[in-house]
Amino acid sequence: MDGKSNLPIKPDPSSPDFLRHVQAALKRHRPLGSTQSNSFRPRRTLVHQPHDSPETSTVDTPSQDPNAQNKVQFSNTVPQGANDVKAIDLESLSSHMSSLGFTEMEWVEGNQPEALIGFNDDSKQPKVLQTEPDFSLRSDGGISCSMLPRRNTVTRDNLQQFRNFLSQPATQSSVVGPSCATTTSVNSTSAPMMNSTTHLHIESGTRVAAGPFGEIRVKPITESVMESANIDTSVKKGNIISVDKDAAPGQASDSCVDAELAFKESEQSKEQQASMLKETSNSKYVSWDGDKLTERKEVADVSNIQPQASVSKAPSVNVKFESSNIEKREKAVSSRSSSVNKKRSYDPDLFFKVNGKLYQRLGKIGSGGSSEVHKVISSDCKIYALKKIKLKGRDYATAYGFCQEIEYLNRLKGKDNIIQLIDYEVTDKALLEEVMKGTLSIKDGRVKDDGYIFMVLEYGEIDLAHMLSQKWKELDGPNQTIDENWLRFYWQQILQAVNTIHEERIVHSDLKPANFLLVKGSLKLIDFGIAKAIMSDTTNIQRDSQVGTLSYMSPEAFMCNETDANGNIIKCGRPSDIWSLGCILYQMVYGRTPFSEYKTFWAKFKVITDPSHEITYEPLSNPWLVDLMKRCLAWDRNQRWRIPQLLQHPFLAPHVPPHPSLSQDHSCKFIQLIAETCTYDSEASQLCHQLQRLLVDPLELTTHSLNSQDQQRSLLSQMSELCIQLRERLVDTDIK
Ligand SMILES: Nc1ncnc2c1ncn2[C@@H]1O[C@H](COP(=O)(O)OP(=O)(O)OP(=O)(O)O)[C@@H](O)[C@H]1O
Repeated sequence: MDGKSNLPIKPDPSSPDFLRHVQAALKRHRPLGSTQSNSFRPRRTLVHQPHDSPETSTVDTPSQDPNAQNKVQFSNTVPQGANDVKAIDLESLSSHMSSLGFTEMEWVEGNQPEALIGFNDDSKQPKVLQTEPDFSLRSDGGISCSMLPRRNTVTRDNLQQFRNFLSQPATQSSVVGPSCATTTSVNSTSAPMMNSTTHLHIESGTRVAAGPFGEIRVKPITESVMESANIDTSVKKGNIISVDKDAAPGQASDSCVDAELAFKESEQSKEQQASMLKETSNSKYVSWDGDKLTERKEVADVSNIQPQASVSKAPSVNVKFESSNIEKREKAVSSRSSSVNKKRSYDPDLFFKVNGKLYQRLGKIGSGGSSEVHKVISSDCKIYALKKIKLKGRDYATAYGFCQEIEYLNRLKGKDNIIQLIDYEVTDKALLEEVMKGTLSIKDGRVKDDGYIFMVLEYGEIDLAHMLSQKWKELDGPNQTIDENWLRFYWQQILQAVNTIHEERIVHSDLKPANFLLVKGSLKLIDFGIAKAIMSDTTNIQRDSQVGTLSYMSPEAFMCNETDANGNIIKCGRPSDIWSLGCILYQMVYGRTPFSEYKTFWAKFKVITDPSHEITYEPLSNPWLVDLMKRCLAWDRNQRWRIPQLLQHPFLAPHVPPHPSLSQDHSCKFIQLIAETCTYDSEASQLCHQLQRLLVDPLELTTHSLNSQDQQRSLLSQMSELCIQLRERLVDTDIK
């Protein structure tokens, strides 16, 4: 079958290069191995199910994956011809995507944000961070949106939303306006026997992608083109869409998992857990979700406690569902969606609204302990990450803490190595006001209303944790280590990012590889959710609550606010971040964190807080690397190096020996000693250097002899001036 004939309506017939662009784009974006096949293999293994759950989601499609039972899969069997259609997609799309910020790194999303299976750094236990299928931005095919005007069952509301969103008039060939890749979540309820005249029901939950040329593509229901295809895309109870396998030859069949619904269901179950926890936990408690330690005074942070719930609660799916269930589901979905739409001018399942601006959802990137993060596109076709933090039910102190992230990100605006905050909205205005004023008067009670924080952030392509695991996968043997230049390059960027916040007197407190994101080739720091500002009268901070990620937590972070042997309160300041950096470097070098062999919370706690415990460092070809790790991982926080020192460490900055004529002179030994201890401080080094020169060869600096007392006095005062400056400089750097 001629693939071109499968095209329903060419989105832009006026473009002569259109098909060529499309084909080239698909070649580029097509997954390896699928190029020669008419059968789309399962491209994405979404969710690892650690144990058989009655609610495991599977799609009963002709999968060729032997592990099919365990995974949510997208298997698209496309009959002959559909592959040709697949080749329709757009090269312009590719270049257009680049202009939207989609780079080759987008492919990484297959393992990262879209179906993010995180691994605890130590245990390598799969930790599913999110389950929402998405990212139609990979152009494997799609439905031309030009079909939409003819599909009179597309709801007017949705079309209107697209129009409003993109502020473009809809035309026969382009109902969504300008050429920008967008994806919309909608529920395809029943679209039996889809063909070129098929009516496509679009409601909340299904994905429709408005492609670069104005066409709408349904994703991931149809990763192949559904033109001329009979496809039974029915939403099943428990989030599945079935495939009409009986489709006539030459008709494409397809499948979809609506994991978003699964997520919502699991969210409900999380909320149930939360209410149970609220009843039982009115006092301070510590929770640990494998690697994340959270201490909260009052309300349990449910998402920290059961971060994997969303997956294990995903309902089991049998593709052959009873039609009554389907109908019930459809009714429920459509009535909910229409009632929501009545209240708002936009569908909250499809869009986020932040300060009056709509952002269309492209899919969930991940969820952290306290938030969920979505990939979104703005009406001017820019891609962002949108972080949504639910405040409802939290105590005010916790909500205040979350809100502070905005304050820090505002302070860090314009700093290259910090993720940039584009816009934000806190629905609880009183809370935001408190944060901005730096007061916390609403101390009691919990945030009652539907309180949310929305943050629109610069979008990061991949985090360091995933970069590292990829890097380790690339290595051949077990004894290989990551290339030193790679280490140097990223270690320096990590240091510079943390230096930026330390200079702003902010302690991050949750430094870990997952909190460094790669944006256009540079690492940027994210997640200031638990960061704390250092008060002006102290170099350290006291915490109301300890939160951190166990494998990277410093000894003092475990004991924050406790008193030490001398009765002093233990505080967490910048050295605590340095410890975390040491753990990150250790992981970059050895592929595991320093305490990875201690599996349980208590074993880790015991060993990290034990001052006599010695961390093991396997010998390395570059001994400076071991030295560097030791400088960060000194148990005594006062012994740990600060970032300016670390930036000058010989691993990054090879040592330049002092001038021989200076170092050999014994009269300079004292100054030499000082100089050696402050190589990190260029100003102090400069002063030492001048003093040494004066001592070694005073005449070098004067054209006169030193016979007159005046000249001697002048030289002495020059020396004492330098000594005073050096002394002050050393006091300053000591305070920092
Ligand atoms: N700007 C961004 N661009 C791309 N992905 C992001 C961005 N911000 C966050 N993410 C992704 O979302 C995940 C959760 O975000 P974040 O760490 O900010 O939330 P959190 O609730 O504070 O999580 P945690 O406390 O568990 O680290 C991150 O691990 C990251 O993968």
